[in-house]
Amino acid sequence: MDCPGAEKLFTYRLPPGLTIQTGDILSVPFGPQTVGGIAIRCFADLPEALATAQIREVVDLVSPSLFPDNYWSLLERVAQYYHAPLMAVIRVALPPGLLMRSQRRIRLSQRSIETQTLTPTAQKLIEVLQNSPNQDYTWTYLQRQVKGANQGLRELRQRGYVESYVQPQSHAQPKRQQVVTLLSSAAPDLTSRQQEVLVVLQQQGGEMWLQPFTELCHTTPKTLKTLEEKGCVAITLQERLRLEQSPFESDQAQTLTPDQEQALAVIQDLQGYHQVLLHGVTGSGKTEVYLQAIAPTLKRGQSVLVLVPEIGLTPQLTDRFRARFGDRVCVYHSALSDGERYDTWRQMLTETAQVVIGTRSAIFSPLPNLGMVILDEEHDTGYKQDRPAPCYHARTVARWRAEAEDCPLILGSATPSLESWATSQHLLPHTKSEPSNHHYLSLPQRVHARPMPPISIVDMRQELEQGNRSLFSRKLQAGLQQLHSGQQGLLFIHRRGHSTFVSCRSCGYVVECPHCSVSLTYHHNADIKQPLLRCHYCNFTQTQPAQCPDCSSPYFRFFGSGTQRVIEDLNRQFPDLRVLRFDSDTTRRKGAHRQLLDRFAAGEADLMVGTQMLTKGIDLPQVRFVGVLAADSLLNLPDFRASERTFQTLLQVAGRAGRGEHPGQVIMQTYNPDHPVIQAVQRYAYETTVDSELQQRAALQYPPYGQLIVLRLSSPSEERVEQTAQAIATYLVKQIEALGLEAAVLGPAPANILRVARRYRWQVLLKLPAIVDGMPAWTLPTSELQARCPKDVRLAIDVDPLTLL
Ligand SMILES: Nc1ncnc2c1ncn2[C@@H]1O[C@H](COP(=O)(O)OP(=O)(O)OP(=O)(O)O)[C@@H](O)[C@H]1O
Ligand SMILES: [Zn+2]
Ligand SMILES: [Zn+2]
Repeated sequence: MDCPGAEKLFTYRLPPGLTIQTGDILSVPFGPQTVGGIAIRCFADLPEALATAQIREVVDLVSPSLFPDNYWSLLERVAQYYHAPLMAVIRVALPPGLLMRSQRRIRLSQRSIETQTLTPTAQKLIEVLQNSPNQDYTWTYLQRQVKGANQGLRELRQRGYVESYVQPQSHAQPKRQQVVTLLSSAAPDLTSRQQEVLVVLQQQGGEMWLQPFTELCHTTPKTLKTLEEKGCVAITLQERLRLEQSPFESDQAQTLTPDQEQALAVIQDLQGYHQVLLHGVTGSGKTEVYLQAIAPTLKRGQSVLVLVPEIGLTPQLTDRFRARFGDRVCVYHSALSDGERYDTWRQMLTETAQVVIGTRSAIFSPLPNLGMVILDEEHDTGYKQDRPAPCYHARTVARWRAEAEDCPLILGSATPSLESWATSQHLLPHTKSEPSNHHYLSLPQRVHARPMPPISIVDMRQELEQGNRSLFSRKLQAGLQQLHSGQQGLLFIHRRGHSTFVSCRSCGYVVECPHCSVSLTYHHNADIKQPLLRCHYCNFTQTQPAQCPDCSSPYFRFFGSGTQRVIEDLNRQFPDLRVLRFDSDTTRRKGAHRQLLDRFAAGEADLMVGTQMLTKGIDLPQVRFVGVLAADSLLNLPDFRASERTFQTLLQVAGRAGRGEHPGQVIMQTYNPDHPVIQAVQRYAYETTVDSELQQRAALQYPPYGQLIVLRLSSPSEERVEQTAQAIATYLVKQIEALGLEAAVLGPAPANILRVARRYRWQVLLKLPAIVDGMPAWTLPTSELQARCPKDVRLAIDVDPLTLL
């Protein structure tokens, strides 16, 4: 239903003689209006809850489905698996206002028309259409010209004389924007600032949109005006398509390394659905493999979907695709304006073979002829939507989509998720049965056999013991002192989460839950005197010990130091170091990521300090140094995936160093130098780490050996949310017993952040046996669960949750 605010599905009756199919575009009555709608499901019998008298009739079929064949079953599958309303899935998949922005048009479909037998209205319609230059008019125009056009149209369509279709509205006013073009870089009496601006413009290929250009060189339109008066530049208006564009230089396929060559050969041999894990260390040239796998697919006339975790963080990647495939590349993500999303979406509906690069919701791109799906950095948690419903994982949906389209799915990563690793090694029940569909390809070396940067581990307990109270170890300080623009560095700080854990400053001991093997989180509020430590999986609680249970030291450290504080300390200790801050505070504006990365790439700073964002897609040869402030803050997240996460993040951030000709260096500070994960990172020991982690998962039936579902409850009433959580847990336990399922209910427990936006939050965790053949071991009785929630308690279901915070 193309009507703002319509949250549900509505049922309509078909008038006699009209047949439709799922996905068809209809016009239907809605309140006093007639609006556009999409046929979602067709029933032969009326659903029980509805009375015949209430049901209104479809006005007309506007156009046959715009969507690829399997499209609607994919959306239905997402809704079903993730226990989400279908309407919520549609909202994620389709751009807002899809139908409102389209125009219905009518055209003649036959030349020989016997007008004598037609009613006068129908005759009038034919006459108007015949007089139009293309025998084609908008429906709105026809309605204005002919009274009772509706009746006449129905008659003409039954005879097959006309057809109805939809077309995107041509934008009455195409978007025009100012462009700066370089005319001459020499003119008398230019200030050095003005000369600088001209040099930048030249570097950018001599032409740029005015607004990004002023941002890029920190200048004002006024300065450019002056330059125009001096005859150095011209400022003109040009039409700007609302497809996101950036200037690109073209490039050619590189000569592949033998490993790349081998991987590409396997991919190119695949026929139909296959899942491939492309495991290539950082800097091994995975992107080049994607590019060369895509080229022949496009040549065959098929489109390719490339998913990336966050588009803002990977402008370099998008540039490389554009450089190779030019304007056959579309970029689609939720940060586009509604207009841009709509334009891109319409572009994707066309039969042209194209490459769509997008974030997780782009998995729903309506490409009619899909030949390959690629997920870059497949381990990234950005692929999972936490809220609102549907809480889907793009990798899971990508698998369904590739299966339905019968095309290969390529998962690429330097640090594959346990799920993908186990699948590619045929370790899981559902992959044992069909090993030939799952492939493992490895790029174990960097291009040009460049070495992986050596990783040094610094024991921060010793630093303290030896009197260094600064955030930076002596080794890290020495590294920072060597930085300059030809040898830049990155300093990684874990994003300050809401959760804090407690660790002993003398021995590194961290308090864990005896039942769940996750660290306990620190809770302190004014009402309770003694701070509490709590497991937010199972609600085990204990008081904060006064002394370390391991070494009796009274010094504890509460983790979580933000970028701000680090930068202040850096400025104090290294006044000459030029520092850029790259975190969620400094990158909020659209395009800010690219701008900061461009400035860094141009050598405007020696060191870039940032959070998780630093781990992704930075491919700069002059970055030779990487520092990690506290490797532990990740390690002790209260989550059973903490080890996996830490391992992945640390290897990714380390992988930014030494990608050019000169070797790199990585320094990681920790209070747990002996922790197996830290040790494994230092040795780049992916396989052994993953194998031992998998053993632990198997023992506790955590994913990928079991399935988790978390039921999140929230309410303004603390009491009611707790009672409801309790009631739901009890109900689930009874059901599980009655059905004889091998499942477990954990909790209920309060969420780690108990109160958010005035709502108290509790959760119940459900542990089920692993998925077999794509089906969960148990389909949750959602309506029974909803029925147990009072009015002011909200229930959200998260299937395969990635965070349990
Ligand atoms: N065959 C090749 N010959 C020369 N250079 C190459 C080749 N393949 C890739 N490169 C270059 O090597 C660099 C690293 O490649 P790329 O960014 O694709 O690595 P990656 O595996 O995606 O790394 P990461 O996972 O760290 O992002 C790039 O600058 C790329 O242009
Ligand atoms: Zn201790
Ligand atoms: Zn616990």
